[in-house]
Amino acid sequence: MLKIANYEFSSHLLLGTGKYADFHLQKSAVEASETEILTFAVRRMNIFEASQPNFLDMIDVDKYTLLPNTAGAKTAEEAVRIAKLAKASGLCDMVKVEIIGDQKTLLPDPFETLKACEALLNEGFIVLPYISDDVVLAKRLQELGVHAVMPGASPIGSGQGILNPMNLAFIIEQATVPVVVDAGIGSPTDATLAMELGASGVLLNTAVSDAKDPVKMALAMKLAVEAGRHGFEAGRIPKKTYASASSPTEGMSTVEQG
Ligand SMILES: CC(=O)[C@@H](O)[C@H](O)COP(=O)(O)O
Repeated sequence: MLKIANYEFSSHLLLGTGKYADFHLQKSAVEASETEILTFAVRRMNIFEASQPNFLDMIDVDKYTLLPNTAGAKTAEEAVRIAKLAKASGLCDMVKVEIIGDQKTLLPDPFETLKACEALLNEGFIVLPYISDDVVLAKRLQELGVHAVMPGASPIGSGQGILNPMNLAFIIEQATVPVVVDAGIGSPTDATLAMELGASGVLLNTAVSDAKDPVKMALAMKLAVEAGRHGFEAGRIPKKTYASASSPTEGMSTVEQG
């Protein structure tokens, strides 16, 4: 169970809604993933343009929690404005704060993110900030009262997977709110590793939307996230330097030769 503020989800996989070749393919991929949370860029979706094509028209929106994100914002002020717009349209009181600080790497701006989170919390939003894998920032945001933290595995759309598992492990270790690994996931292995590290969820987009077969990849990601979660809950064995036999020979009778 993934619990964020007063929301509860059976699936630990969150999907982005950008970059799909067409809406029909996207619908099938979303269904195969069995996700319950879809995030979308308020500025990129035509939610306020009834005449424009909109993916949300294709799906049964009641089956999903729609998580607006502030992609496109470069300042706290812009992010707050976008979040308020989304809330006013009656979509969701939860918001993924995404404020990009560098256009080449698409890495988030920690200062503007902190500022926006403070303002949005004061406005009563459920706040999920997208951040770099920065342990101290994750702590500061937690202290501020955010409802989840979303550290990146690697730059958005890079598919490089988890570049610094140690930082993610540190964030998870000291977390008092859910940690959702967001961005840079390239393969099911990456998603499994994030969950095995103890993440509460994984958010991804490109790995599915740009896969050769997005529907099959969506299914693979669902299974990968589930496998990682089970592995985490089961508790992996510690790594040892030396071998220890899987079939101990102690007490075994020896078979004489000849
Ligand atoms: C859709 C969304 O919110 C993205 O900003 C997110 O970070 C996904 O990143 P990937 O495309 O690398 O999975």
